[in-house]
Amino acid sequence: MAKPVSIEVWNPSGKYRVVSTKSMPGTRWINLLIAQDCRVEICTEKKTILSVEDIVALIGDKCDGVIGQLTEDWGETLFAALSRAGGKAFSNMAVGYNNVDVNAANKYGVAVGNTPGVLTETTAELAASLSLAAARRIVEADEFMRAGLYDGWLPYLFVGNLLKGQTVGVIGAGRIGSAYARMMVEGFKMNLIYYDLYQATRLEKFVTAYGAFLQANGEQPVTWKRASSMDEVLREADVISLHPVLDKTTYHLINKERLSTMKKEAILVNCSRGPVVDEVALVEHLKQNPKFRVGLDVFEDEPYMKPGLAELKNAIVVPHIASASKWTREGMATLAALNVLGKIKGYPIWGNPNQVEPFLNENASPPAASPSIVNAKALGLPVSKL
Ligand SMILES: NC(=O)C1=CN([C@@H]2O[C@H](COP(=O)(O)OP(=O)(O)OC[C@H]3O[C@@H](n4cnc5c(N)ncnc54)[C@H](O)[C@@H]3O)[C@@H](O)[C@H]2O)C=CC1
Ligand SMILES: O=C(O)C(=O)CO
Repeated sequence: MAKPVSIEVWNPSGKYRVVSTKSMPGTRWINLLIAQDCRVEICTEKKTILSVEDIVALIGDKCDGVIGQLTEDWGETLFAALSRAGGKAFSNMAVGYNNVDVNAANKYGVAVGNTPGVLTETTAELAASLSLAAARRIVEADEFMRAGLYDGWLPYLFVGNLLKGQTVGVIGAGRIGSAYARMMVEGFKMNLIYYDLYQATRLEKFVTAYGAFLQANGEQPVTWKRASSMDEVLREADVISLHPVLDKTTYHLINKERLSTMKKEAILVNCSRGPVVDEVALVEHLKQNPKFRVGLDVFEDEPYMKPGLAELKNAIVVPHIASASKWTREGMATLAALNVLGKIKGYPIWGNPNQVEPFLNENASPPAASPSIVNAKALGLPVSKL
């Protein structure tokens, strides 16, 4: 028998029981659920990552839907427990759902939601911040200053890389990868090389138009290239940012061999998922190549770092905060709640998960739809015509 898990309850008399495994930013998501007759139970346990047993206890005997987190292991055990409790809806409060076994959800007929779009620019901004911080050695310089080591301007003090005119490489030019590419091209006049399974047509058009604008103003135009292999990006780019989904095709995409093909002074940024990079190989590469720099938001064994990484001056490490802006986190909570609510109410699925703005407008009721259900097709769920 699992020990009881502490909870906070909103609208105790609500007809539908919706559980959130964590407290989430904002109150709109709670109000939207209450307005549709939900009893909302929020787990208030102090520990950061809930175990499968904790979540089974939270689900209990009757549960209509759960909002969960990317740190949780949503597999056979949890979907079976949710199904036994009468639940048909789960949403990650995240766009990435590599922590969810979608086949297991399909087996139990549970809809799986995610939260695309609302974190695109926020995550791209953090990737751009890490790129700049690495290029200009901002963290090292900050530590130097605080240690009282600064005794006057010097020609060689913290010399880094100028981004203008260099090449930015993007691996995975989806929503976030494309937004990051635009920031680096437009903001710093970098040339673009990208690799994705699909052509990023809008991104290509943007860089072409911006290049023409620069040329018309007497400046060096920026250029773009769609690489035919990932290795081409690794060989040619000066700054490389990783933005693919994590699946078996992207696990350890960056390994010892590929690191060795990159420029000795390249910058590698990872705001996707930790296991996209072989972190042990990366630590070794950073040790051997002190001018190679990385900016990491995600780690292979979160919350841990591989031995040696924390001691390296050529690594900037932050704790998975790429989506951490207030607007984004409140939006993620809203989308996750509406995914669950939509399934409970029998609403159709929103037609375009890349355009979720109507769900985020605080001054209007959200559309009667689930914003993004990743297994809608597998479950044969109807799509909204709105
Ligand atoms: N660090 C953080 O806080 C955050 C991390 N993420 C991660 O970023 C990922 C991407 O998010 P979005 O851009 O919204 O998703 P998206 O689905 O729009 O983009 C992913 C892109 O990766 C490409 N891709 C898939 N397999 C590939 C492969 N083998 N090689 C090259 N490209 C491949 C896809 O074609 C797609 O264009 C999420 O799945 C999540 O894991 C997302 C938000 C915040
Ligand atoms: O949405 C995601 O995938 C995240 O990593 C949240 O930061």
